[in-house]
Amino acid sequence: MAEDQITRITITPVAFHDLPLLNTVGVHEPFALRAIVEVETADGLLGLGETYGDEAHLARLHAAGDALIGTGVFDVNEAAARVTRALATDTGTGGHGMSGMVTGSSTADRVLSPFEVALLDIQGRTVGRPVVDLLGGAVRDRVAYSGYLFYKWAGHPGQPDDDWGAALDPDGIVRQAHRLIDGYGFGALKLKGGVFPPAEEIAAIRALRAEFPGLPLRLDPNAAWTVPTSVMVGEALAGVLEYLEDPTPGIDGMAEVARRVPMPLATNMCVVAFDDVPPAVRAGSVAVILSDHHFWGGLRRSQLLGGLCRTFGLGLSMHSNSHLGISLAAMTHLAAATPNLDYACDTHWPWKRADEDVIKPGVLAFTDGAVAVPTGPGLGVELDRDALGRLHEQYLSCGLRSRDDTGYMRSIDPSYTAVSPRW
Ligand SMILES: O=C([O-])[C@@H](O)[C@@H](O)[C@H](O)[C@@H](O)C(=O)[O-]
Ligand SMILES: [Mg+2]
Repeated sequence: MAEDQITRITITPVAFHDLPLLNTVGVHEPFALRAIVEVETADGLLGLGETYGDEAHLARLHAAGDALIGTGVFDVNEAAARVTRALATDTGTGGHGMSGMVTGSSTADRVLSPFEVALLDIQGRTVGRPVVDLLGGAVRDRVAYSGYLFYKWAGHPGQPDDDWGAALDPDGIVRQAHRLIDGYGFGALKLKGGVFPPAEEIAAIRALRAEFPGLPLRLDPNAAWTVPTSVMVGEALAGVLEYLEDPTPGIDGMAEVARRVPMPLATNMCVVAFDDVPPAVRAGSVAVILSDHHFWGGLRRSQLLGGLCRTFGLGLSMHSNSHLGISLAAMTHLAAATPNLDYACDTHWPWKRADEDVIKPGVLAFTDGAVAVPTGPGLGVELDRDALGRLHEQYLSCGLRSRDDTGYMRSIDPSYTAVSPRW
């Protein structure tokens, strides 16, 4: 067996504490799930990847992982072909890990992603260069992230309040923004909307504008509004938002809103796979696509998306879900190597506990809202095996096996229904 062939793949589901963050399909459960992928080679190198931890996704990761044994770590095309073959009879339903938000993404790309990241990690370790160099080199040495604001309850029902407290009105959101900016130095803010009637969310954005003049602001209701409601909100926030993200469902609905509101529309919902790009471009649905290497097939395929955005004159931003440090490292390398990344990237990072991660501390840190690109070989982060073990034990004991924001909300309010559009 050649030295750079894959000899072993280990997939470890983990759970880390999450807060009761509200969105249009419900509320985050007490734990977020992730899967940590370790790829080992014949010559003893180890590469890391991180992805969703839902049960159906885990089963697909195992099927793909079995098929990847024997692949050379520089042969990502072969790895992609094997993953596609391993999933050929998969119906693709369930297990996307985003709780009803992103359903049309490619199953093969979602499954390939953590393996591709792990292969790039090993490639970098082999040649002694950071992943950003394999992606074409750094066009920036620090990657700016935005402060991701969420309406939230004071604590999970039946548990003591958390130290963030409630954020259920404009004052609460402004308080939360201060804490995020004081702690991380973020220079842009995004509010997760679709939780309260639009007038309340307009008021929250206006309160943020009054408190932080000049700071770029975004609002993302995850397609909670009809076309007329989206147009009303767009007009009300003219000159206030940097972009409005996924106000309404679908390529056609977004196109209609885009024609009638003054600000750019962005999406991580109606363009989530390469097949979505041509119809969205033809319809003029969006001005900005939020890439996400977790469902676009890894770092190189995300760069391909960046190229398409440049070709079609679209802006490029970056989407996130609840994640740990391997993902943050991968996002940072990708963003650093993407010249036309026009906006601060999303991250859920502040919402996890500082002491819960699977990587050794010290490499990833926020200064002035940005993360310095790791300079060590590969992703530049090291697995903390004890921490991985602890978060795996937590996965085993927490009882959650799939993300279900709606189910959790219903367990608290049985009358709750997730409908899109809601207003
Ligand atoms: O974490 C959340 O509740 C978000 O709503 C997430 O699930 C979305 O995928 C995401 O952040 C978005 O921008 O749509
Ligand atoms: Mg979004």
